[in-house]
Amino acid sequence: MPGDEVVLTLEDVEVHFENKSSLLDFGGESETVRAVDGVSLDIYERDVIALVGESGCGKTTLGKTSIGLQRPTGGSVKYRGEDIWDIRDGKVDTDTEWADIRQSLQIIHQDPGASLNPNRRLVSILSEPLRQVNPNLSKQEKRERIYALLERVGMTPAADFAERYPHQLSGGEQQRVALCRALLMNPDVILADEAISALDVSLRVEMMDLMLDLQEEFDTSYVFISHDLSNARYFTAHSGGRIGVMYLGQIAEIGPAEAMIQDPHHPYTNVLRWATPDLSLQDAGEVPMRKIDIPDPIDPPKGCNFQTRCPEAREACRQADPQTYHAENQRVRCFREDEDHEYWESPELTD
Ligand SMILES: Nc1ncnc2c1ncn2[C@@H]1O[C@H](COP(=O)(O)OP(=O)(O)OP(=O)(O)O)[C@@H](O)[C@H]1O
Repeated sequence: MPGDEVVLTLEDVEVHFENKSSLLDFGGESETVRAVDGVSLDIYERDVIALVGESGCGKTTLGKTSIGLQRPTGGSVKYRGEDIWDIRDGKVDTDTEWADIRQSLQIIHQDPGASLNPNRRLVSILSEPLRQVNPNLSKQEKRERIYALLERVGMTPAADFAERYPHQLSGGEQQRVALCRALLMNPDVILADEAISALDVSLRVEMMDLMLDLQEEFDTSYVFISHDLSNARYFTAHSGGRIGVMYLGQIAEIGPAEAMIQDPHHPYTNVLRWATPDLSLQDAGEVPMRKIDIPDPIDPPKGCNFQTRCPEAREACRQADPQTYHAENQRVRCFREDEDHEYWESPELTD
């Protein structure tokens, strides 16, 4: 269960990428990709946030921005109340060092093979974080801790695994090593970016269970990125976490797993639910959207960014961007949460 202390505070975060147009474009104008577009979010100690949404909706960019790997072009990201980028840029007088924040905010990727040094044995790969966090540990103490952790994640006999190179491991074992390496940093938050997507389906639940078991021992939070709502549901339901549904750079709806699955408020959450057969929830029928094509993040729709596809859209949705409303369990970016809104009097969009 999440604690009371907020570790990361995102306030109205924007990440807009300027892409230079091609050389053939003599105007030389640049295009702005609105990868993240006004996200506010608190991440608590021992929290779990699963970010879900279609490819390109901004999950990875938001995740990386949360842990200080991507500079926001607007808004702020704070670590325990202090602006990460002010500290990185040396703009503030504080005892908090960027190196310490960096250590507290870790990442594991979809492809652990690519992030583990192929020329080093596991004992050497895992000694590195220990050396950084506890420089006074003897070689023997480091080895003992590494063996204990390898055993803890089911890689036994640990003494044997410790001497292997990454290519001598299966994908699941590599991902467990990547998790161990992140945990040995004693992180406050681990960004797991599609960290289970490349594993066999049969190993995904095992890996999620392991991550959650170790969460308690290591007192860490997870930002878990997945394109699969049923994995996001499993991971958050077992940890008291929240699912955040992203659409074109914004969080359309966020809330506890079961509320999001059983009682989605945002029409786009309903679309994701419909598109996830594993939930065994969808009524047979048409996709609950007016159009299938995703708008271009270079030129997102005016007003609510989902209005071009939303089955509930009305004229009012073209006129203004909805604020985030507090529903009973969720936070929802949709006018339909406000029973007095002019939305209810405005004509339906049918095109
Ligand atoms: N460095 C970059 N420069 C320019 N555009 C970028 C950059 N990184 C991401 N984008 C664009 O920003 C948008 C969001 O990308 P992002 O990778 O965050 O989405 P995602 O939801 O994680 O997608 P996927 O599930 O495919 O990984 C996309 O349109 C992407 O093309």
